[in-house]
Amino acid sequence: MKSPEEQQNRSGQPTVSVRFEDVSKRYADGTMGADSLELDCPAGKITVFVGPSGCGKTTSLRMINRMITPTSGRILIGRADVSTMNESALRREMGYVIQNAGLFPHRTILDNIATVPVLLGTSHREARVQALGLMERVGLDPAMGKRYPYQLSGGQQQRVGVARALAANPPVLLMDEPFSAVDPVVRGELQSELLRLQQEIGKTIVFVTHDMDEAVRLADQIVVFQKGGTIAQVAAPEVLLTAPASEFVRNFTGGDSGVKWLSLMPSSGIVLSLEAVVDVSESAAGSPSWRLLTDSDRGIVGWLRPGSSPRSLDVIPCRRTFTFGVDNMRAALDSALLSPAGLAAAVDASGNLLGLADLPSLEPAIRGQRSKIHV
Ligand SMILES: Nc1ncnc2c1ncn2[C@@H]1O[C@H](COP(=O)(O)OP(=O)(O)OP(=O)(O)O)[C@@H](O)[C@H]1O
Repeated sequence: MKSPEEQQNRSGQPTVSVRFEDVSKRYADGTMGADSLELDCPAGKITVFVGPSGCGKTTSLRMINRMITPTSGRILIGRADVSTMNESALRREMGYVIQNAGLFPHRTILDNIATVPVLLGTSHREARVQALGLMERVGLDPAMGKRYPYQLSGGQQQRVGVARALAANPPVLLMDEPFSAVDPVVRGELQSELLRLQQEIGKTIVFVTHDMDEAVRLADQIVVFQKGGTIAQVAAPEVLLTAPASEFVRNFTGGDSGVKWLSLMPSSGIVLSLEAVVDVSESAAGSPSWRLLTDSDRGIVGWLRPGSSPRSLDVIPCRRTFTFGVDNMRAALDSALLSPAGLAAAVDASGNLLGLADLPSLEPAIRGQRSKIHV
């Protein structure tokens, strides 16, 4: 039997926990970046660090991959003490994603993704083949592999950043505000994509953000930091919102905001309909209302304008979908509000359409969950 520090994810790969044992970091000027941290980031789960600026989130994250050396205490990856690992073991164990992706500007996308495997001894050819597969996995067209970073949008660059961090198939993924530099719509898409990907890869993810909504949406466990590099509370999102350990946590997490609760409600209770869906191969005439046009595999083409026939391909892009049962009610509501039809588009893990839901039909699903909140 495996110890709690070393488990297997759904793909049968080993996953490891990240443990802080009485870890402190005192900078040269005496500032405490982290103070006596005791923390367990469970294997195969997403742990999100939140807290006001300067409270030690980045310091704590960077001590995991030794970009910052603790003054005292130790950090364990599974059973291995990080301070004793050599360079290649660190690279193999941990992927790192940062804001603005931090890609090498003079390398193609494929070579950016292939960087770590090549450093670890994989041939260029083999690493590029793997990189193509990873591009697909993070939702990028492999044809972009020959481009350079400046030829990609901010959101696409972030996806490359994630692919690069996953390239050596590390059990641990460290993400420091990875989605902060993109607009809110793209940010929502990247969050959905990460949740979808995590269902497949089941990595141990440690994620830093300033955004409480992002934390609630992504986290299995949230760590709230406070001034001086100490931890105010560690809890699952719903516990944090229902039972904040202090006034500071209540104010910081916004547990008294009704809208936040939407992020805790699963989307699986929504009743879907295919009524306003039309296939490109249909020779139907125009309809007075918006419809969602799909290809024959239920891939989304876009919102078909009222009055246009399916074959005209007179569409505007479907800006936001939600992954049914994976994304929360807030993502479903976003999807409906951002659609010209006022309809939320539910997709499966492959991004194919499952069905649509209008705003009134979201309400019963929200009502059904409301009673669970008032514990
Ligand atoms: N090299 C350094 N020398 C001295 N103090 C530092 C150094 N790096 C960080 N600090 C201080 O340590 C504290 C924690 O910084 P850290 O960057 O970890 O906070 P953070 O929570 O990630 O902040 P933000 O949300 O603004 O990114 C801050 O007071 C910061 O000013």
